[in-house]
Amino acid sequence: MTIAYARNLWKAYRPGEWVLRGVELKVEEGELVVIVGPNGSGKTTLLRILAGLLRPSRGEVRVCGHPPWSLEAKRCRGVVMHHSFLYDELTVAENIELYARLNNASSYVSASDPIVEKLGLRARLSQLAGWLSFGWRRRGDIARALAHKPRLLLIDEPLTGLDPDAAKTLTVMLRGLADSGTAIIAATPKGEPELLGIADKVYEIREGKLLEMGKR
Ligand SMILES: Nc1ncnc2c1ncn2[C@@H]1O[C@H](COP(=O)(O)OP(=O)(O)OP(=O)(O)O)[C@@H](O)[C@H]1O
Repeated sequence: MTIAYARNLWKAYRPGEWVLRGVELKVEEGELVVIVGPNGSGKTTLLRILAGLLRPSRGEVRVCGHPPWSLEAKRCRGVVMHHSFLYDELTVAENIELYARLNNASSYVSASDPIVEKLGLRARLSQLAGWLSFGWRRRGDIARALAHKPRLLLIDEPLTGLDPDAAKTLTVMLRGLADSGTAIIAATPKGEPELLGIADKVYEIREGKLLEMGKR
């Protein structure tokens, strides 16, 4: 089943200055897609459109069959961007629960959930988010994005700021999530081999278009 698609998607922030020029993308359930491109190539712009944070200039885009800015799409997707969405004054566990409730999830990621275990977060659940180091905050953000068990995870630069062990743990976890049915779109400027190694499909973003580089 198709979880996310974009058809002939165009985006300019200023008239005539096109960042995306006819992007075509289709992501199926359980598919892990990595988008590689240099700084400023439009990766975050594309993720922000799929995340419902930005409207496209032209073209068609759907998340779980709905426009990305709709409530249905919001509940269907988890988002991890450059900046953290955690509330500093809440603990990691409270942040997770809050986001799950905001998304009206009937069940959410609890302390005993394998996701918490896999992210190594169990010992940090009662810590205030504002006290976390960058790498731990990043893991907290990932747990928060997965709190309502979304069908689509959008993640910008997943490995940035993580130490090698945490990067390895995260790639294994992302592959496991995809294998259990979650569609994942990850963007990276670096094309880290460990991330490319777990991808079902790799795209390069070049001159505002997605070019398929390889399939598993
Ligand atoms: N809010 C904005 N207003 C105007 N221009 C913007 C805005 N956001 C991004 N841009 C421009 O759009 C282009 C693509 O930016 P984007 O952040 O999508 O690239 P990126 O591939 O994610 O880069 P990075 O790897 O540095 O995060 C850049 O030229 C950038 O300057």
